[in-house]
Amino acid sequence: MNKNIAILAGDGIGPEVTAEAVKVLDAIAETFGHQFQYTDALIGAAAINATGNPFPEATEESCKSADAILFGAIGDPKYDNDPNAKVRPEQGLLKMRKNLGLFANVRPVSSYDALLPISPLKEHIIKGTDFVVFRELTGGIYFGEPRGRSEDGNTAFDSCVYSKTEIERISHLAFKAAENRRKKLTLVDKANVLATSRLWRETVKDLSSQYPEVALDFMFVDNAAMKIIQNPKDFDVVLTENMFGDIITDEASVISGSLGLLPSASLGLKSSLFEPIHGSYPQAAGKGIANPIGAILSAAMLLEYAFDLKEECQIIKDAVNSALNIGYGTEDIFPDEGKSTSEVGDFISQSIVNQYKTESV
Ligand SMILES: NC(=O)c1ccc[n+]([C@@H]2O[C@H](COP(=O)([O-])OP(=O)(O)OC[C@H]3O[C@@H](n4cnc5c(N)ncnc54)[C@H](O)[C@@H]3O)[C@@H](O)[C@H]2O)c1
Ligand SMILES: CC(C)[C@H](C(=O)O)[C@@H](O)C(=O)O
Ligand SMILES: [Mg+2]
Repeated sequence: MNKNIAILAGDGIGPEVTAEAVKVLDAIAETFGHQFQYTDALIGAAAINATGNPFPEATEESCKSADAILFGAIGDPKYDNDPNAKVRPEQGLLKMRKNLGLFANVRPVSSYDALLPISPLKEHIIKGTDFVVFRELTGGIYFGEPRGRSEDGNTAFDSCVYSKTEIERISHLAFKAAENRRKKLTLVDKANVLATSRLWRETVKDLSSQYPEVALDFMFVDNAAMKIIQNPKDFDVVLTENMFGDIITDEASVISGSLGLLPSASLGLKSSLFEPIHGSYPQAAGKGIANPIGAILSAAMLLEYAFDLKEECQIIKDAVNSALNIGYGTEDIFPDEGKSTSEVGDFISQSIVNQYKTESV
């Protein structure tokens, strides 16, 4: 298979973790005889520094002409600490999602047996957790108009807006995923307060008749935030709007063991992008301590979702599991014997190549 992948490494630890994901893609290419060509493009603070624009046109073109996009992270304390900055790295991320039509962000959450002891949650509660969050990514309060400040500056406002069409297109994906899993879909909303949430409930309920095998239930987001860590095995597919999905998945990463472990796929009709759910973790930038597994598993999702390479995807997941099972990982998950970001990437990619060599002897 011959494919072009746009690499948007971004800021902070973005370039470090993305480099390890590319190593793993190269190991897969070598093992299976695929050709992956990479095109680097700027985004976030790195793009502002070089061009003044957090999502330059050249980057958008690279994304549109690629077969898939691998994204690291954006964000810089310079902007986090300056609330009045007119141009911000996050604008690049949001513009990219909007302009590429990436409306569905798929965030799988699972526990790892090797990491059960490091979680602050009890082993018997989290062991066997396996659910997936479908987070709407191009609507809601992140994009709604009007937004801004009153003339005197003393009032600020954001708008949460959703249309039926926006709700329907991600809901279909979530229902289909549930059909292929344990056939349970939980819509997480705040329908006791928000008009948008009531539209979500009404729309999802109407659609459910098209998916008779899927059991649909509804949960308010405050309750869900509690239930997800109290009884995570109760969840199969979670469907939710943009901001709730952002928040509950960072929370859910505690079940896996670190925010650095969680991957995601951002899907649209024409493009698909793969990104760890964490940010640029600026405190760790350049130190070689960032966990690259979220980025590596995002590359695995890229192979499955963008190129339909299911076996290759599984091989990466197995290699990650094997590394964790022998205690090989960064200091966020193995504090006493943490390996560096690149050691973990080397180990996982080498184990893929070596396994093939052994099998072909
Ligand atoms: N998709 C993105 O690009 C994205 C996502 C979230 C935050 N951000 C941006 O990142 C910057 C920092 O934000 P933040 O500190 O709230 O979130 P963050 O995700 O960068 O880090 C939060 C905490 O999670 C842990 N963590 C995150 N990634 C890790 C990794 N790979 N390995 C080990 N531990 C990891 C660390 O304990 C860290 O302190 C901000 O500018 C924010 O806007 C970007
Ligand atoms: C940086 C921020 C805009 C972004 C979001 O809220 O979507 C991030 O938290 C994420 O999860 O990708
Ligand atoms: Mg987030």
